[in-house]
Amino acid sequence: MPVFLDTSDAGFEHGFAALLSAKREDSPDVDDVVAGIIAEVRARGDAAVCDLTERFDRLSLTPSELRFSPEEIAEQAARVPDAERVALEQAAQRIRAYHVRQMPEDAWWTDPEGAGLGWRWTPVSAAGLYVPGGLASYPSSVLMNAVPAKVAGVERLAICVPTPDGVVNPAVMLAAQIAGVDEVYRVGGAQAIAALAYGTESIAPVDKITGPGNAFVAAAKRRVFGKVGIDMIAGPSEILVIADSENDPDWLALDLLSQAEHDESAQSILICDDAEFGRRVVAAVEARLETLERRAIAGASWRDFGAVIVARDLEEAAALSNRIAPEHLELCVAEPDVLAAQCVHAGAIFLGAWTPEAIGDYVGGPNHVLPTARSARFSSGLSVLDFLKRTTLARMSPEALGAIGPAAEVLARSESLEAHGLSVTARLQRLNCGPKG
Ligand SMILES: NC(=O)c1ccc[n+]([C@@H]2O[C@H](COP(=O)([O-])OP(=O)(O)OC[C@H]3O[C@@H](n4cnc5c(N)ncnc54)[C@H](O)[C@@H]3O)[C@@H](O)[C@H]2O)c1
Ligand SMILES: N[C@H](CO)Cc1c[nH]c[nH+]1
Ligand SMILES: [Zn+2]
Repeated sequence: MPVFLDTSDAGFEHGFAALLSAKREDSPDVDDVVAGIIAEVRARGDAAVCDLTERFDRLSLTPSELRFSPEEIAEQAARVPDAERVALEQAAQRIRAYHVRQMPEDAWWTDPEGAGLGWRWTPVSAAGLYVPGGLASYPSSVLMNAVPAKVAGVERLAICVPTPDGVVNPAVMLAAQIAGVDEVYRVGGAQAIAALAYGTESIAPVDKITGPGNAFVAAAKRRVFGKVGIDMIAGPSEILVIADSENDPDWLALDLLSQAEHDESAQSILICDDAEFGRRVVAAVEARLETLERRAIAGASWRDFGAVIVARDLEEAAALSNRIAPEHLELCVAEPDVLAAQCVHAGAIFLGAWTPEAIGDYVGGPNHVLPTARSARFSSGLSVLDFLKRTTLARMSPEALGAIGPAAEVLARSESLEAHGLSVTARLQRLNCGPKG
């Protein structure tokens, strides 16, 4: 049974604090294992990647087999049934149309002192895109990673995707083809992240690693940050549904289970304003769990991390949601826009009972790679910006240097950085002595 909390109970704060601090990932055990894996890959390159793939994915490979050949990709992609191909193309088109709008503008202006100032956006040269493949397979995550990278103009896109027991999902290959990915490696987990960050004999290093994954992938991304850029921590999935009692409990049960079925470490929470309605949703979840194909995973997630919270009203529900900072927030209420304005810490918001979160996972347009484990307090879902860097630009005319240089000289002196000041002084002296250089 999930925890059932009521904000009017005396022990509520205690129970809510326990819910917020429940350890779903990031355990010292996982981090120790990941540190060892990264060290092995750094020391032994391809040989370590092959050994680890055999150990964790039960797949024996030689270094030359790590990368899918173009022929294998084409052969796999050709197996995808038409309906799936059409759906993937529609998804890609909608994701592209959404992300094109995120492309930021360069800027350039001349200020009153005559200084030319601005900035320019340029893409990273190579991106490593992690596509999970342990408990489920994610063609949709290929599109969510690769389409924004392409829109940003990244030159080289390399995917790492585990293929446990050597089983390949043809739709993953088709999605890679549709998105224009350059390289696909059958490597997963922390070893994939280490290979992308540090490089091996067969996997060239990248500049930025993006994409979701389980606790091992998330821990590895944390550890390689600095050597490469990362997007965020996108770990086990989460959903928070705020619902009034006008909803169909079965719809909400399915929405909660849609994220619980990703992983035993996933988390699904309902906040409602009526205890009796909350109990009806719990009953609906139990009924659906009996027939769901992935009931073992979804049931464990619901039992260990699921929660129902009864709030006094929707305003209180929004305040609790802000403290949770969920990856996905569904607002199944009469006026979702009004409530959304109060919900300021969430990766993605789904407005109204007709917007199941699953639409966002596949075809809505916004990205489904989103911050988890309360990191929506300070980070955002994957976007075109994750694949871009901003370089600032400045150009002084002699007049502009004359106007602002003296202040730089003063500040350099106050920091005792003599050469800094002299680099300005030398130019100002030339300026004061006649012909400009
Ligand atoms: N937040 C998001 O945006 C988002 C999007 C999609 C999926 N997800 C989440 O991504 C996760 C995908 O997880 P998954 O397991 O299906 O695939 P995965 O590819 O992330 O993990 C599989 C890999 O984990 C490694 N691994 C497994 N057990 C290990 C162990 N004991 N020691 C060392 N390494 C081990 C293996 O190398 C394996 O290849 C789920 O939690 C899902 O909820 C999140
Ligand atoms: N809900 C996941 C993000 O947490 C994304 C996904 C892909 N496929 C299905 N769901
Ligand atoms: Zn999902």
